[in-house]
Amino acid sequence: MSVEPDILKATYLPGDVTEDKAAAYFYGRLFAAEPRLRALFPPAMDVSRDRLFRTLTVVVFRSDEPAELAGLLEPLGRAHRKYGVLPEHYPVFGDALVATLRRFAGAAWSARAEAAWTAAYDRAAALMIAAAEDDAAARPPWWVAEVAEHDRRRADLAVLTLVPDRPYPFEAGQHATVQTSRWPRVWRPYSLAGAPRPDGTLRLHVRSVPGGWVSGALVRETRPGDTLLLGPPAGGLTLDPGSGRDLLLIGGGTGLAPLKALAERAAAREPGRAVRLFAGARSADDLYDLPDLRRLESARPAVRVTAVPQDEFGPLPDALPDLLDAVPDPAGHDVYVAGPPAMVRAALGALDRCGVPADRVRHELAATGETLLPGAAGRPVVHA
Ligand SMILES: NC(=O)C1=CN([C@@H]2O[C@H](COP(=O)(O)OP(=O)(O)OC[C@H]3O[C@@H](n4cnc5c(N)ncnc54)[C@H](O)[C@@H]3O)[C@@H](O)[C@H]2O)C=CC1
Repeated sequence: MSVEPDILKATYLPGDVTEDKAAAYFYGRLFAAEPRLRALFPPAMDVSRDRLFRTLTVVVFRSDEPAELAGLLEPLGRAHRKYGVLPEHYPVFGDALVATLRRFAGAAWSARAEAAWTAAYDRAAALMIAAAEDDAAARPPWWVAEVAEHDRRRADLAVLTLVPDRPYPFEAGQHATVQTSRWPRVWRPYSLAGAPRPDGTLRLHVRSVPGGWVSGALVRETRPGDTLLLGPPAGGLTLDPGSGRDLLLIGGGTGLAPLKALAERAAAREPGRAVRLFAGARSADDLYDLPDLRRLESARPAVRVTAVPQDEFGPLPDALPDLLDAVPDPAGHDVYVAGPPAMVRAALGALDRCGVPADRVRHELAATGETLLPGAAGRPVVHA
């Protein structure tokens, strides 16, 4: 049986069935069929439940675009390695998934629908398994990293310096998923703050968010000598290798982390490329990394940093039109935006109004390919 996109769409969850309801049924089936799979998931299932069917929706509605589907599922397969997911687990997931769809489709279900879903799932699983196997030949599922320094810069914010147990190759602008021993099997993505260093150390900027498990543990309960687990580097907030355009970097709060990496990388590798960094914060006192940014600025003449505290300039997106007035040809730059989702959305609107074409702007509002994973929170609901 081939994959039949129309049948998949027609028999996907009906409008009155929430993703959460379907997910609750799915996990009930899954753990009843194979109780040992529960050990792959974190103690609280909220995030996984929330994400599973949202990602599946994308898979269904992209089922007639194989290249796009592979682009989504291959990273997902690679990322599953750190959860301990093995090829033999896939059929059990598939059975529970098809049973869930059958349960909610009601009269719309048929033998043909069953066959179409089975074919679609098998194709997706094959892509994920093959990607995971290729990845296993190249790198470990996770790295162990020792906390060398824990710099509590504000009551709710720390900069951690990590020493991984083996080389951790990454590109400036990427992020790593992080697990602390305090919350087994809960992974959260954090940007690698700063370009790769010759000594191999890594830095994370972490703000503890209210009720955030991992961020709270990283800020308040982590000490030098502790170890963390790091998943492989991921994410595409990286420099475009073919572009020599100047850079405009717009960061709010700890969204500075990936932008600092890009600024350092461009300044070191392409000193002719001008870098303009706008660093937004709630207040002047909250500009937790300003001394370091000033050091970078004085060492690298192409880099200019503008601090944009909200108590002086208002919210960063509101200040952007005036800030851009002082930038020659903003539309001719490669633009990167990172920060709280509301800030990023508002900044994208402001950039558009200032005539910066959308295809010149990169940001990480779209979820990464991690959203099907047990315990993973896809961006932007991250760092919690
Ligand atoms: N820690 C990391 O490695 C990374 C974090 N992020 C994201 O960056 C965010 C940073 O959070 P915080 O440091 O707590 O930032 P924050 O709450 O301190 O906000 C900093 C800036 O965002 C602006 N802002 C805040 N809320 C806004 C709104 N509703 N509308 C318009 N502008 C707004 C402020 O004017 C300020 O300039 C988090 O959402 C995190 O997920 C993104 C990439 C990497």
